[in-house]
Amino acid sequence: MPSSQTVAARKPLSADARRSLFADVANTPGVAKPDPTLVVDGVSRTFGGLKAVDVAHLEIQRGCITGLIGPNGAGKTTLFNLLTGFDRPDTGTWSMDGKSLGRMTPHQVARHGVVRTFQLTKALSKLTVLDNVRLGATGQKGERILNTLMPWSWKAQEREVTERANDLLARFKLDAKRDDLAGSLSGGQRKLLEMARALMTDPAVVMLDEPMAGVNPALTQSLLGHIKSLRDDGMTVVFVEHDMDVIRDISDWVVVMAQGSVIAESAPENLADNEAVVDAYLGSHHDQALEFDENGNPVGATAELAEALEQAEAETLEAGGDLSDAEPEIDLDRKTTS
Ligand SMILES: Nc1ncnc2c1ncn2[C@@H]1O[C@H](COP(=O)(O)OP(=O)(O)OP(=O)(O)O)[C@@H](O)[C@H]1O
Repeated sequence: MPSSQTVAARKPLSADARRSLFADVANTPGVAKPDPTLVVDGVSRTFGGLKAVDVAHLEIQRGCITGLIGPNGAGKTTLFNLLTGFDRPDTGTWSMDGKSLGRMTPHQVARHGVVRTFQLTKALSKLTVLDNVRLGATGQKGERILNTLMPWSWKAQEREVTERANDLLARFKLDAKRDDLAGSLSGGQRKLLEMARALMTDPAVVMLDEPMAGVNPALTQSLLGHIKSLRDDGMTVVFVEHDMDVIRDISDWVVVMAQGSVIAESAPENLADNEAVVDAYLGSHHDQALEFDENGNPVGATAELAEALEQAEAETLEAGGDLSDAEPEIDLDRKTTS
């Protein structure tokens, strides 16, 4: 069940310790970290003619929250799929604490301590909430033929799995719903359910793909608290998120992807100063200096540009278009597509 990395073996880092870890890390794509747990080298994945992922080198710092951002189609989900065994790369290697994870199934990757959640939650709606969480346990003895000959061992394992699932449901405040069908949960509760299921293997690294998407604002703060609590337990968290306020609130370090590659890395408070990041988000639609306030939010003409881009993208999507095709045409005066 639990991976080889147990909770006891993990050492939570204080906010000061995390800050000082990154104090001397340069804002360079692929930069080395003081104590990396995941290390990615030369990982690429092509769909047809499109290079969805092309990551030369990436290190993820242990015990910290790394935010992974980038425009739609940047390759974030594909990278998650590759690193967790849900997809196979064309090239590349990656490892956790020196142990190669390439060519492993998702189940094997989870046993080595790396789990992920999905952008669209994968709850099985016709199973109870408790059973959905129980399904997160890997390598149950009951799965093995030999153990059908030793039902006592299997039953003890069953009890252990149920106990852990109940503990996790309590942690995520879903215990009152344990016997309800997962299909009856709200979007936000399903996200919590997925996190609970992912934690069944007691992972060292948790990769969350847009954990806030589709979550109502009332649950957002509690979800953020839960993600921070993973770090407080000494886990390493990598999460994809589009909301910059969320990124700034909880990330210790931010990795920016565009067109499959890592184009920038930085502490969250320095993101707005990074030209590569601004370019990736606003494309070539700026012929004036971009302006941001002290919190990194766009102001004045820059805010209008960002709003116009968002609107143009929404219209492209509404019309059935693909945002990876081309940059939308923006008429800044009308703030709409032309
Ligand atoms: N199975 C697939 N077949 C073909 N193309 C794919 C497939 N999966 C992803 N792609 C393409 O690869 C590129 C990267 O997609 P990916 O979903 O990884 O981006 P993303 O950064 O996660 O985007 P988003 O923020 O919109 O979720 C996109 O152009 C996408 O259309």
